Amino acid sequence: MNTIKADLCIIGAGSGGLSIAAGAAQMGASVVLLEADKMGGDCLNYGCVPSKALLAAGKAAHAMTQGAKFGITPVVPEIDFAAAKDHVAKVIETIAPVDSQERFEGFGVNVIREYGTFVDENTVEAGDTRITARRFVIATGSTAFVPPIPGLDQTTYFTNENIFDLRDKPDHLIVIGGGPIGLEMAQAHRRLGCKVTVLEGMRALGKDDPEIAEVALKNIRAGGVEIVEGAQIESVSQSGAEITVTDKMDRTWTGSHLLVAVGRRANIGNLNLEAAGIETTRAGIKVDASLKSTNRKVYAVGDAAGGLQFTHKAGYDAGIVIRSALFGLPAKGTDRHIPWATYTDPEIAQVGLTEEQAKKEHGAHAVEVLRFHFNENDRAIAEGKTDGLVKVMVVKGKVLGASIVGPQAGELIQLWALVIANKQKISAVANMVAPYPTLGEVNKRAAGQYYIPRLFESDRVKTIVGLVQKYLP
Ligand SMILES: Cc1cc2nc3c(=O)[nH]c(=O)nc-3n(C[C@H](O)[C@H](O)[C@H](O)COP(=O)(O)OP(=O)(O)OC[C@H]3O[C@@H](n4cnc5c(N)ncnc54)[C@H](O)[C@@H]3O)c2cc1C
Ligand SMILES: NC(=O)c1ccc[n+]([C@@H]2O[C@H](COP(=O)([O-])OP(=O)(O)OC[C@H]3O[C@@H](n4cnc5c(N)ncnc54)[C@H](O)[C@@H]3O)[C@@H](O)[C@H]2O)c1
Repeated sequence: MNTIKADLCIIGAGSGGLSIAAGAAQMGASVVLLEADKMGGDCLNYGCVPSKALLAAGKAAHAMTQGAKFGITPVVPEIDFAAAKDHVAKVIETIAPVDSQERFEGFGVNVIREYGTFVDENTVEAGDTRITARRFVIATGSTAFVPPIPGLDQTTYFTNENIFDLRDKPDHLIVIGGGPIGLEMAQAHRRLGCKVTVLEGMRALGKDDPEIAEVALKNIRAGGVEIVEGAQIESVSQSGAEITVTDKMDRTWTGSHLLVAVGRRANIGNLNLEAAGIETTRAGIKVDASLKSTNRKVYAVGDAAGGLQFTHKAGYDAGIVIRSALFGLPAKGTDRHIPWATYTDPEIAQVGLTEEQAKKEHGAHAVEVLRFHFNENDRAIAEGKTDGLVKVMVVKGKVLGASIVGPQAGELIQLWALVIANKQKISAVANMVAPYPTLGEVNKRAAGQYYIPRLFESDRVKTIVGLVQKYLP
């Protein structure tokens, strides 16, 4: 057995682990990085990157059907499903060098391609190597949750880990779960020529503001995806090439392929956490605001820490750990300014509190909800993409949250992420000048709604203006 001593040992080379490893090694710490599977983790290999690449292929196919309103004859695209998957593989291949073992070794990181397990409070074992370190980071991510639905174990099904490898176009893809994975995959497959049915036990896009989600769902349905809400799936069976799914009301759906997308579970089961005195919650490793576990030398980040499950959240966590573990400085994180986006067409994006959360926290009367619709935005009209709206939740001029559905919502939310991260007021956005004609004007116009009743519907303002005009030379 080899033994290594390091300043920092990171378990998992995904979004969180890689960010910490790159930062720590380049700032002079000795770093060991353990990875049991592919460098880059879920995001690069089975998550964000392939899903966005497949959505892009679907978008290209869809664009060919949308020319009529521009005077261009629409065509039914001929789709080579396997070639679309080649595109997905190519995108991964192009990005992979950034996350590669070679690049990290170039930073001076000792990369070990083995599964890490705790032996005691200060030691992790990986293959035939024992690592003792000043600090450890659990960055082991999450895996698709496969629920114990009767019959599922005797049925061929896909998760995000193998759906991107499928090269034969499904005739009819059934998706269990109407969250971001389910709906991104549903729209991409529909646009690539598959029949698609999404079966959601509760409300589709249930983590998003219902008014916002509804706009996206209407458009996804209009594109031919069948979305059934309130369909809690209770059994699955397969007969030859036919897969039948049954819900609690005994309704059945039959398709050719099945994707299970009902949420994710933190990868913490085989880390031997008890040996290191690390406690867990239902969601993942139990951490405080500085991401320290119950073993104060061990941090947990990203999906393994059980909070928001996004790549940029794992990256944000990395910054907290670097500050705390490398510089010994106090560092605390918060989710309040972490945005997220779902890359359906139209996109959905959120930062801070939703309308419901804001009203619950601050009282319904205290919260002003500013709205602006894309059908009043000149650029959106020119592009023929007018479905969508911005909602901004404000209390006494303070921006608490923003929700957007519409074209490029993931880009547009960034202004509100900046405002909330820097605790700026709505006036900061109202004062900004946006170039005309841009989609970004929706944000400024939403901010402007704050001043409409105060300026245009106020008797006091009218009186003042009247007086000034009377005496103004
Ligand atoms: C289909 C899909 C689409 C997504 N799209 C987006 C998106 O568009 N935007 C976004 O922000 N997020 C998206 N996500 C979420 C995002 O992928 C995750 O939040 C992110 O990857 C979490 O990063 P992480 O570092 O916590 O874990 P990961 O990136 O999963 O990395 C964990 C790594 O640890 C390794 N590992 C696990 N256990 C051990 C062990 N004991 N020893 C050694 N190695 C181990 C794993 O092999 C893995 O490589 C998507 C997820 C999915 C599934
Ligand atoms: N664009 C992005 O940033 C992006 C994209 C994909 C995934 N992700 C991340 O991955 C996480 C997981 O995504 P997800 O969509 O798998 O999970 P999710 O928890 O968001 O959605 C799963 C859905 O499945 C439903 N469900 C559960 N059991 C069911 C059953 N038996 N029958 C029918 N429906 C059932 C739930 O009600 C829920 O709506 C997301 O929360 C997000 O953090 C992010």
